[in-house]
Amino acid sequence: MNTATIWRTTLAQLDTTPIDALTKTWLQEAHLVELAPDALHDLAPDISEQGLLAFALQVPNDLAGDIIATRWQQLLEDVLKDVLGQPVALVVRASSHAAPVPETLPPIHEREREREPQAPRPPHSARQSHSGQHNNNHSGNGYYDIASRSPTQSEFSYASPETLEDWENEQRANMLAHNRLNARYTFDAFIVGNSNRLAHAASLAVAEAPGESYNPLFLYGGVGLGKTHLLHAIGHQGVQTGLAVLYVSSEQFTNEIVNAIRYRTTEEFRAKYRSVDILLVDDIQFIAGKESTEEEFFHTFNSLYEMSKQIVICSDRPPKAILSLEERLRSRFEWGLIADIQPPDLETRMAILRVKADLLHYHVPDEIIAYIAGRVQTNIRELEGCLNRLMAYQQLHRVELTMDVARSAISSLGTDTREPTLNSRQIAQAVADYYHISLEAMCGKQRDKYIVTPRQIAMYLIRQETSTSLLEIGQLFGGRDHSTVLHSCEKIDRTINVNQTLRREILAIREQLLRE
Ligand SMILES: Nc1ncnc2c1ncn2[C@@H]1O[C@H](COP(=O)(O)OP(=O)(O)OP(=O)(O)O)[C@@H](O)[C@H]1O
Repeated sequence: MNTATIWRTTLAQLDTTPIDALTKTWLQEAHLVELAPDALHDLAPDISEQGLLAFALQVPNDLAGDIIATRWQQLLEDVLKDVLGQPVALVVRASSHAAPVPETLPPIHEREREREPQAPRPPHSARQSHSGQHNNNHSGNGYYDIASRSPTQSEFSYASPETLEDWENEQRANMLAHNRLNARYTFDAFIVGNSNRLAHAASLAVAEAPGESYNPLFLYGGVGLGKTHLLHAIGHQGVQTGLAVLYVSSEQFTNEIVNAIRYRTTEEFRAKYRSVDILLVDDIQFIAGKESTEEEFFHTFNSLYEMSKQIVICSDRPPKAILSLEERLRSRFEWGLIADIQPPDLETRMAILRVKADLLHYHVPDEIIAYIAGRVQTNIRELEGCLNRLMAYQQLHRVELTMDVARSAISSLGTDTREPTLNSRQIAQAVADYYHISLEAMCGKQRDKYIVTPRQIAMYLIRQETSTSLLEIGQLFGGRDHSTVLHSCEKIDRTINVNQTLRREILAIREQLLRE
């Protein structure tokens, strides 16, 4: 292995360790150079070189040198030791202090044989072509550059901070810049419907007053329903107001803590997570049962909470249903607000498709939008996928976008969407079953409240989930006229915004229908 490969492997290992972004940039720009044993002694007389492979790490500037040497040297030596399988001594040097270096030496394992009291000399021409003046590979400081030439200070293109304070400011700026937020997931691009109204309103409230309204905010819902989208939207708003925002999946959090424990960098890990203003954690259900991760998350949570920093958590299920989660975490997740996201109704699905098509500058007729929305009922990611496939199909076949084209595009591309299975009668039956009344009574003339409310709910759901006309719905329910049906639908629509029990009952019926 040559030093460039060693360093690349080391960087890959460091990928999930909690090193601040600026230091990572410095490390990416750094060059690893192998040292002759006597050179190590000259540079670091206090290091005993016996049995150690010695390296110098050339970093871009003095500040990088100071910070890497004081905070990360041990970690780098540990990782290098893992990579090479033997102990390593490392000297960190600013490249401005490093003498120019020769160009190639055989890889380490081959060189073990060759290593004589004097280090091997690179070809004369190579030495000259590099510096034009240094013709001795064993330069004053004893550096060998095995794989690549060393960059000069002027080749580092970014502006380096000059003081520790600058560095800290840059760290914060970098956290803002590297917070892993997807630019597309904003509040503006989020379509609100009954299924996600509460989650959206809570997210907006949190984004407007982080740490003040609901802390933590816990969002849960099925696959592809917009949890991550809302998390990022909160993050974007935080960034716009100059807050330090960090988005992390629980998998990344777990990897980071595992590495922090392994490389003894838990202090840095904690410092990173405890310096944010808004922490956004996706898919928290995956930390359940992972003891050290739960432990560390518990402490992170407590310290952010005590400092009134905002925590937003997403999961595919409510805290109570995350079975192996520690009780103390579960109870903390329940301190703030828990908001669910349900599968969107037909109207919301159509609105989402319309917005996505407009964003793509893709003109799709309403009937095709309705067709796709009728086929994909539970997952917005799939809904978007269908639109993309339709566009690709149409462009590939160079045909006009008609209903027939849409049908063949969606079926020929083998989507896992299903035929629209929900029909009015099925929905009416599901509502009657839920309220334990007979379908005949619900569709008849009876005016008792325990029949009237389910009847109105059934009308509302049929209107939401199918394209049945008001007239047809009226006929199904004992020949009522279209204004009665419209009035019933509007009444339910208004009530679910203020009556959580009714809202949950309707969501439960929808869920049941979509499962069938
Ligand atoms: N209400 C909405 N308006 C517009 N786009 C939406 C909405 N809900 C979801 N989406 C889009 O659907 C896709 C999937 O959403 P997202 O990744 O947020 O889902 P999720 O609930 O986090 O899913 P998972 O559980 O798989 O992580 C994204 O492209 C997102 O922009």
